[in-house]
Formats: sequence, C-alpha cells, structure tokens
Amino acid sequence: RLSASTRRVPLPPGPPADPVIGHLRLIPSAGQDIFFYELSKIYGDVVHLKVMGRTLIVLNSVQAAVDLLNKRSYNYSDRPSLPIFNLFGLGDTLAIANYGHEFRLQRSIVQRFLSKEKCERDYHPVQTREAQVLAEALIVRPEDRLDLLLRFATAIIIDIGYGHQVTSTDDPFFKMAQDSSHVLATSGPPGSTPVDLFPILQYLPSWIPGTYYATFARRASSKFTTLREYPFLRVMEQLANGTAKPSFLASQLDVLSEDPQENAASIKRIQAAAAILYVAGGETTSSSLSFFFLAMVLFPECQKKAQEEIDSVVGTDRLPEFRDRDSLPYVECLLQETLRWNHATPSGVPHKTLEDDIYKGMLIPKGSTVIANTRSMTLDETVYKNPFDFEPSRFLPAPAGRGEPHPIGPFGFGRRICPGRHLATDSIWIAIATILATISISRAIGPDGKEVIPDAVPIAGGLTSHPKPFPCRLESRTSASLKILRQAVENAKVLMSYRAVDSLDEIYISSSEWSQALEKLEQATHDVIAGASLEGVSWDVKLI
Ligand code: HEM
Repeated sequence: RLSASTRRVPLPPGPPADPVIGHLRLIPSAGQDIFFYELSKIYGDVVHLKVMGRTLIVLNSVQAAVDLLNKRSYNYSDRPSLPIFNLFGLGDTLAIANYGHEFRLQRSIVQRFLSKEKCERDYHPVQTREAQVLAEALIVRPEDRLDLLLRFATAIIIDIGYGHQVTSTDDPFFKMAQDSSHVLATSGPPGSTPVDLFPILQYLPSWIPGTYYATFARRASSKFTTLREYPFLRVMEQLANGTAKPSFLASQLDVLSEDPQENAASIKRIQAAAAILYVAGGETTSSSLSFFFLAMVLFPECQKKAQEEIDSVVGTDRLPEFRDRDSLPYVECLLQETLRWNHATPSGVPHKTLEDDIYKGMLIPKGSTVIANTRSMTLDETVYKNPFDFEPSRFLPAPAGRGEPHPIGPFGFGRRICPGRHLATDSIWIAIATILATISISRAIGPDGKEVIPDAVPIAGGLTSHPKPFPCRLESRTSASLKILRQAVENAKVLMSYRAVDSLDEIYISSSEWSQALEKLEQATHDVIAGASLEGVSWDVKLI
C-alpha cells in the first residue's frame, strides 16, 4: 500500500481537462488510436486522461508497455468493466473476463489449444487448404473479396474449433461469423462508448441520447447466444452418435467429469472459450488481410518483389507451403509490415490496474484503464523511418534494409497477450504467399478511365479497424498458376481422414500427399490395413 507522501506523486501528463467531465469532449468516438498518437507527440509515452472520474492511462511506447504490462503483469492483467460486451453476453468469455480463477482456467485451455507447437503440428494442412480455396475463389469472384477473406479466417477456426468444414458462404457457421464480425466492427471503441463512460445509460430508455450502443448491444446479443449454443449442441450430438471430428469443443467435452454439478461450470467455460475463438479470431485475421490488399494496391512494387521471390524459391509448378517460409524472407517482411502499417486492433483491448503503481516518477492509480496504443508504437519515428509508408524491406539487415524491429504490440501484451497470435500469423502468411503466387492485384479503373487510388486511412469504429471499402482488380497471374490452383483445390476436396485406434486425432491429407501419409501410417501402426483409390472422390484408411 502506498504511503500518504507517495500519494502526492503526480499523475502522468495529459491535456487540460474540463471540470467534472474531464477529457470527455476531447476523445473522438472513432479513430482514437490516431488521437492518442497525436497526444504522444505532445505529452510523451505515458499520457493521463480523465473521464467522469475514471482514469485512463495511455501507453504510447513499446518500452512503457513492456515495463508495465509485461514486467509488472501481476498488476496490469485485469480488464475494466466493458458494459457493451456484457450486454452482448460475452462478459464471462476469456477476452473480457476479470483477472482471476475463471480467467486462468479458460486461458489455460485456450492457450494449450493454440500453442505454437500445436499450430505447427496440427493446423497447417487446414490453413493451406483454405488459402488455396481462398485464392481460387478470389479469381472467380473478386467482387466478393471481403466475404471471402472472412470466410477464410473463420473456416480455419470453425474447422479446428468445432470440427466443421465450411463449404460455402451460405454455411450457417459462416453466417454466424459474418453476423458477429459486423457487430464487433460497429460496436464503438471498446471501453469508451458513452455507455462505457456512463454505465447508468444502459438502464435508461433508448430514446435518451447516449443510449445508442446499449440498445445496439442488446439487439445484437442474440447473435452471440447462437454462436455459443449452436456449435456446442452440434458437437454434443456428434459425440453422442460417434461422428464428432477432432476439434477444440470435442476434445474438451469428451473429458467432462461424471459429476453433473462440476459439469455445469465446465460446460459454461467450454462454451465461452469456444465462442471467443470465433469472435476474437475471425474479423481480426480477415481485416489484416484486407490491409494487405490495400498495401498491394497502393505499393505495387512490393507485390512485384514478393512475387519474384516466390517464383525463384517455389517455382511456378507448385504452390507455396509452410516448409518454404524460411526461404522467403521478403514475404515474411511483407507479413510483418502488414501488421505494422495498419493493424486490426490499433488500440488493443484495455487492461486495468489492480493496485496503485509508480512508473518513472508518475502515479498510476489503482483501477486505471490502461490502453496500450499500438498505433503510436508502430508509427514511432525514432524506430521506423517514414512510418506511414508500406516498406517491407525496412526489417531486412543492411544493405538491403535498415534492420528495423518487427512490430511488438499488434497482439497485445503480458498475461493477456493474444493466445491466437501463432494461428493468426500462420494463416495470414499462407494466405499472402498463396495469393501472391497465383494472383495479380492491381488498381481498379474508375469511370473516368483513371486508376482508383484508395484512401489509406482506415475506419476504426469498433474493436477492430479495417480499410474503407475500395475496388481492385484480381486476375490469375498465368493460366498455369490457375491450373495448379484448381488442381490443388480439387485435391483438397478429396479429403482423407483416419481415426487412430487409441486417440481422437484426425488428419486431413490432400491427395498429393496420400502415398507418403499411408507409408507413415503403416509404419506407425502395424495392424492397419490401408485401402485407397485415386479414381474415387474419397477414400478410407480402415483400422482393424
Ligand atoms: C491478426 C489477427 C489478430 C489480432 C491482430 C489479434 C489481436 C489481439 C489483441 C490486441 C488482443 C488483446 C491483448 C491484450 O489484452 O493485451 C487479443 C486478445 C485475444 N485474442 Fe487475438 N488477435 C488476432 C487473432 C486471434 C485469433 C486467430 C484468435 C483465436 C482463434 C484470437 C484469440 C484471442 C483471445 C481469446 C484473446 C483474449 C485473451 C485474454 O484476454 O486473455 N486472436 N487479440
């Protein structure tokens, strides 16, 4: 506990405030990340704002975020109350839950499921397949780009999370993803809508000014109830009739205890954890890919350079695979630059302090809302030269580049750091590599016959940020690349699955890999009789 004299330690600097309402009038309802970035130029890397008696501490440098959120994570891992998310019915989910016992239990199951090792071992085939399906669909239906990107991101989560393979944009799982994604992108800045700032507003009738987001959240809550219940009931049913595929839900539900009382709490936790995978992973990943398209349209020379690298390493008679990743340094830089240049969650998700703290002679009071404003970190001119430019080679060592550091912060900090970061970066990498190998992205031509140059300034009207809608042209790079892509997608449809005798593990193997896979399988289990046919659209490996 701090002594009375320590209590006299000054708060971090900040702009002059109005009486009572504090900085309320200053904080914009959209584009807060840029507002905080502008403040950092005047007041430095730790800024203090006050809104209706609530303390907001904005961290604008990697150093401050690491010092506090990572090194003092015991004090900085709580979440402020987010009434909008509570009204959505997401208050008990990992991303929103207060720091404590329930949080730790949910975090540990999600973290285990999304560990780097598990991502590399189990999810790459699904990600590769979905990247190929995405690239082919983009060539055929370029006008559906946004839907296809969301479909890509969510199809991976739906497959590994719920054991369901999305085959079209009419799929009910995809529709649920679309609904929740739209809600999140328009739900107002997390922690700073009028309802967050004046929680009383949530109890007032909808005609009272300032209640908009509460009414919006109440109406949208049914979308999240469906998201929580529908996949759960389906997997329960599949487990009961023995048809459940391996997935996060199946693995968690399969080991429930016999005790119904203990089960009720576990089921609630599993439902919450499964729902948040969907909510947190879909829109964020697809919006990052939207920024990749924006960058390719605005900076065509980067696309050309990446395609030259892919052609020289992968060649033109096959598609990129994860094993190529280490040999494609420029594509890696392009992924990192996409995350740095314009990211999906530019102000992160707010943390909250549990106790008073002193940092570099400034008081950070107990109960402060702490915002790690990634935007200020990735635009820091002392770290990144020309930070508004999209320049992947900035990360390469000299003389090719300037050896600038990969961005730290797009996935948050400390004990709340995004547990889906490995899955997300892998998904974005394989999507970028597959798209660049097969598609040429160029500027659309407007009615005046001139190239349409999109606006680089994003829309940040909710938890996630995304580019303003813009047209672009997508064409297959060569007829050969289209043929290879079509073949790969066709192969991916011919999925082979096997169930090992004593585990629920299942793998999907594209037909090009089948003989190698059967060899491995036979080596591993001598009592397997394998039967396969290339002519049919599917085949089985039978276990006896
Ligand atoms: C490019 C894609 C993604 C971005 C930019 C992103 C970003 C973030 C950020 C900034 C946070 C808050 C971290 C903090 O509080 O310090 C977060 C939390 C979280 N993310 Fe992600 N994320 C992405 C993809 C994913 C994916 C694919 C999943 C899962 C399938 C996921 C699951 C979560 C969860 C469950 C949390 C809450 C963690 C907690 O509160 O303890 N995210 N993410």
